[in-house]
Amino acid sequence: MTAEVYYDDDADLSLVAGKKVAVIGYGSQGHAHALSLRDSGVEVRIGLPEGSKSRAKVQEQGLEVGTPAEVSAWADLIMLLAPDTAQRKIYAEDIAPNLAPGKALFFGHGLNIRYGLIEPPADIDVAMVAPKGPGHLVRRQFVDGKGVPVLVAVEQDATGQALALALSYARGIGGTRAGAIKTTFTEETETDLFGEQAVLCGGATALVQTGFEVLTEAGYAPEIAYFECLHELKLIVDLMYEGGIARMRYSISDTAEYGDYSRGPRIIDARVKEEMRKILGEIQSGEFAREWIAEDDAGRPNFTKWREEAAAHPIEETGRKLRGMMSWVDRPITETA
Ligand SMILES: NC(=O)C1=CN([C@@H]2O[C@H](COP(=O)(O)OP(=O)(O)OC[C@H]3O[C@@H](n4cnc5c(N)ncnc54)[C@H](OP(=O)(O)O)[C@@H]3O)[C@@H](O)[C@H]2O)C=CC1
Ligand SMILES: CC[C@](O)(C(C)=O)C(=O)O
Ligand SMILES: [Mg+2]
Ligand SMILES: [Mg+2]
Repeated sequence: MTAEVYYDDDADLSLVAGKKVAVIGYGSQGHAHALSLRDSGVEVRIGLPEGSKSRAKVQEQGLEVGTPAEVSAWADLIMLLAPDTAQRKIYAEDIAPNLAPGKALFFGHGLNIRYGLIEPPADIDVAMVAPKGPGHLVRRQFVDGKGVPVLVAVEQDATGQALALALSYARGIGGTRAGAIKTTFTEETETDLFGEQAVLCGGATALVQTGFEVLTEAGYAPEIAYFECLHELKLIVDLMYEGGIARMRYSISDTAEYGDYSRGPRIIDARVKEEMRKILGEIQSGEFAREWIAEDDAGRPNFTKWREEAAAHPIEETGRKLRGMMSWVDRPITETA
């Protein structure tokens, strides 16, 4: 089924411009939403704990900051852009006591609503505006007069205006310039988790590291293995990004294309597909969310161990050395905030 897509002409900016908007969090997404909404004529305040390292930046950029509870009490629309694992506590302690009928609670990702970690009262609007790109790109595109596509979803429509308000907010951050795709909290959450686990983050890093290990364990130089298994991945993904898999295959040699067709399916085979289905099942049943929340509640022992182990993988040391030879590669993340 094709999704409904909305553009600037479908979105009335005056709806969000008529609201007081609190953005909780000033990280990747928070800074982009807040600055672009302000530039679109919306009254915005940022919610951050007293000790937050981002408070000074917010003030430098001319925005008002308060505690999450203070700005939630002030606002008509609260956009929760703190880390997903922190949202339950912020909601319970700072937002819930400051809700009133007709207010709106917005999210940039559906995890806490999809898995019932946050259960808002029925008399408020609950919606999502989730850019399909990192916050720094969202802001840069807005400043350039363009936009990053967004997903919009409505979980509760207490006022009858929830979708119109979500589209208005999406317009305020440039999303409807590119297109706002209508979805549900369930579809966004489940596909986002599946994509990052099976393909984009989990799948891709395991593929890269395993390829590097096979080559180096067979005696090939780590520098050569790094180029073949990690560095050149960007060239291939850029081609797919620009013109799909067919464009990538058009640009590579026939030798590579033949190896792609004849060997690729031996790597990503029926067993891998079955495992992907299992991973999707764990997401759909809530098993993954329960596991992740329990891990976070326990102080993240596995997460910390895996992060340390991954940082010590030989591919990282090889990469540091090689990126030092390529001045254009090791750039800091573009700061637009
Ligand atoms: N990153 C991305 O590209 C995307 C993210 N999203 C979603 O957007 C949301 C925000 O993610 P992201 O922008 O990556 O988050 P970041 O980790 O970049 O930023 C989180 C912000 O929240 C602040 N924060 C931490 N704890 C609290 C608290 N208790 N109360 C208030 N603020 C707090 C942090 O403060 P401090 O500055 O002091 O650290 C920081 O400013 C998530 O729901 C995520 O899933 C959706 C699409 C893409
Ligand atoms: C791919 C990772 C992501 O889902 C994203 C940037 O969209 C995330 O949660 O960070
Ligand atoms: Mg994502
Ligand atoms: Mg995600």
